[in-house]
Amino acid sequence: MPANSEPSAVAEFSPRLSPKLRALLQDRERMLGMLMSNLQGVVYCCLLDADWTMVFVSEGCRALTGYAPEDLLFNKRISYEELTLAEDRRWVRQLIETAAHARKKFDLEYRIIHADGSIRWVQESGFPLFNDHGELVALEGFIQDVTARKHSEQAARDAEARYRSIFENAIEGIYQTTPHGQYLDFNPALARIYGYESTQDLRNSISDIQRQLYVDPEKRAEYIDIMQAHGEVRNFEAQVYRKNGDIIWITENAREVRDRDGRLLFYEGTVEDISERKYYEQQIEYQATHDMLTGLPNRTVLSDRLQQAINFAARYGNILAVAFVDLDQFKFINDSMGHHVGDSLLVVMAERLAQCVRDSDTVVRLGGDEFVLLLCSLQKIEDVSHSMQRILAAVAAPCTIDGLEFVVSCSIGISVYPGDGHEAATLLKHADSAMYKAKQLGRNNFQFYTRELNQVLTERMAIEYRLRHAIENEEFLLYYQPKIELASGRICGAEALIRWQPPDAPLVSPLSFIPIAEETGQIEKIGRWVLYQACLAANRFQRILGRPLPVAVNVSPRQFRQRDLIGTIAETLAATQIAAHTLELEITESCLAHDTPQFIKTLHGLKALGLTLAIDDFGTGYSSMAYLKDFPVDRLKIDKAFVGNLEHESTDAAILKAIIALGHSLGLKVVAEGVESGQQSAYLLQNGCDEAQGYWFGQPLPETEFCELLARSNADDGRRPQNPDPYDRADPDDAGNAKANPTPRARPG
Ligand SMILES: Nc1nc2c(ncn2[C@@H]2O[C@H](COP(=O)(O)O[C@H]3[C@@H](O)[C@H](n4cnc5c(=O)[nH]c(N)nc54)O[C@@H]3COP(=O)(O)O)[C@@H](O)[C@H]2O)c(=O)[nH]1
Repeated sequence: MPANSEPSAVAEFSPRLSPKLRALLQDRERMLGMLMSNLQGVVYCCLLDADWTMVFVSEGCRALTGYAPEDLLFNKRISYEELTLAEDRRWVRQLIETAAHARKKFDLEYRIIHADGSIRWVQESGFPLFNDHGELVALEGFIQDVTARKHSEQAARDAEARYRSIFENAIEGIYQTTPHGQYLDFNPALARIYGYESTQDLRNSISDIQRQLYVDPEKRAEYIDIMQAHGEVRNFEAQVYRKNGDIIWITENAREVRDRDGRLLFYEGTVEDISERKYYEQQIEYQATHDMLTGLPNRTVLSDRLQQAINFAARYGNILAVAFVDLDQFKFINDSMGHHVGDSLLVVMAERLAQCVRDSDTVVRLGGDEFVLLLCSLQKIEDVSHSMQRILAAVAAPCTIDGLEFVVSCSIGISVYPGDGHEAATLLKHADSAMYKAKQLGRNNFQFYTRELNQVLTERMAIEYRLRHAIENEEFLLYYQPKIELASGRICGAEALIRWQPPDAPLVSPLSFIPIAEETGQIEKIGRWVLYQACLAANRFQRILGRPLPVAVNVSPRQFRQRDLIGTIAETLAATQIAAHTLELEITESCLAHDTPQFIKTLHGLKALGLTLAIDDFGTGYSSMAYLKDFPVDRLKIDKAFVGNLEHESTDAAILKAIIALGHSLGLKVVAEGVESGQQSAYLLQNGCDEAQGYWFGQPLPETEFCELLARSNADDGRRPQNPDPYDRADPDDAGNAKANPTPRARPG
């Protein structure tokens, strides 16, 4: 029963009621009282006065306010006005009174102060009560505690505010779209990423993401496919247009959002601008796949591109040409003019090569002065030749660097798919072989790969491999060929000539391995060995003859460029204890043509040591007369090509005469090489040639045999033993002269 229960109406009117009805009503009254006292809230009746004076309060008051119903009845302990939170009182009153006077129900939520001091949210619904005269007399209603609901609502609002703040202030773009590509919602960051002034600007501008946003509209279809398959997209990278038309890279992470029944509502996701990362990735990728100097694709991409080209040619039945291009004499320019000139030259050549081919072709810089061209979609082999002629001409056109004009040529080797191979590595190897042949054939030309060439190169590679251990295995020998003083017929020197005796194989001529040793750099080691052995031999020759016998050693161009050449020679002379003038160095004309400051310095350094310097093979090289004047050389060795044809070619005879005269006029001794007949010998003697060398006087011999020759000649007063003359014919240059005496008896030296 309510604590404020008054005498019940049933009791009041019971005398007038039948006992049955009275009992029924009393039962109802009891039930109502029990219901009210168990209600989660307060049923009340109050006056419309300043205190909201309660005239009836149900038992629920205790739980709601912490006060007993009788505490509130007639404001005995506290009024309801006082219970109401001060901040809410005014508007609560205003709202209730307005409703009451308007004879309307009211429904409102506000706060009260619980007896324990805590603030509780209540919800009150009520209506006004009027007397028989229609005068407003009281209010009746129900008040319940909604604090928990209010708190969860507040929590939800707080959470919403927090999420909204994150949404609004996120750096990443956040969006919701329909599956058909319309925006439902998005944050300011998204507008910012896409370059719009505001979210409204973006909303007004983009109505179809697929068409207006993605650079490649297929990307949206791809996005939808992934979404449909997995319910989400992860790290989806695409290029999109910004408002101003710029293209940026974005990455998206998104998912489907469905309702409880599984119906798709929208997609929601995030967008990040990854343009900067992409830029750096592209930079790294570019650097890994391109040559930084020329901007051409580099070796890393070659095999991929070549494989693609092979696949393409195979599918369409085309010809594919792989061209290996190597600039001629680049190293010389690079070394002599400096690397900046070399670099500029490479850039120019790279541009020229790229201009000579079609867009579908590829030009790769392998490194150094080597390039590879992949010429695709060719119909016939003549097309390759035409392209190569174009390239030769383009490369050979003069180019100006730092105000200096350079003309370089190139050597090109070509292999063709499918004839020369089906695999990338084979085609490259064969093109490289062909390029090597082009170099050997005098540069500035192109050569197609052939099977025979392959054979030659296989042998070359075998030599190269075996050469590496030839010194350690003591497989080299030195032969010595006598030099004769023509006037006296005496042996006046020897030329040391290397031979290679591999185990279980015939003797190998230096012509077969010296060029390889030169190219691979092994010549430096071999050259040191020759020098040392020749000096040791010179020592032995001196002991046999009782006087020094000059020994000539060939120095190849690469050896000559060795930085420590002078030091090596000085050490060798000291170690073998021979006088410097006993050693003669034979330098080829082509070597002299490299008249760099370093080269001239080396020549003077060698001369300062006291060595004799000879120009070998004179007449076959660049034949610049300038170096004869300026370089500190002592001898000219006329190439055997001029001597061998003496009897048949009157021009050769004339050239011989001229060279002898030229050498003498410059104060040089003149030596003729390759003298094979008495006639030649006689002609040379008649024309004042100082010395001669050749089979007529003696073949190159192993050291022991040469020592025997020396011993015999010593016994024979210094003259070499006589040879029969198999070519004893008239001098072609001087028909009036009878047979020349091939071996004039000379006085001992
Ligand atoms: N860098 C080095 N080069 C060397 C060395 N040893 C030799 N060589 C060079 O190899 C080339 C071939 O030499 P080789 O087969 O020894 O031929 C020499 C003579 O045998 C040959 N010769 C001598 N007389 C005659 C002759 O009457 N007729 C004829 N047809 N050939 C003859 O000439 C070669 C000597 O030439 P050159 O050196 O120009 O005087 C050759 O280029 C050698 O230089 C080495 O140790 N290092």
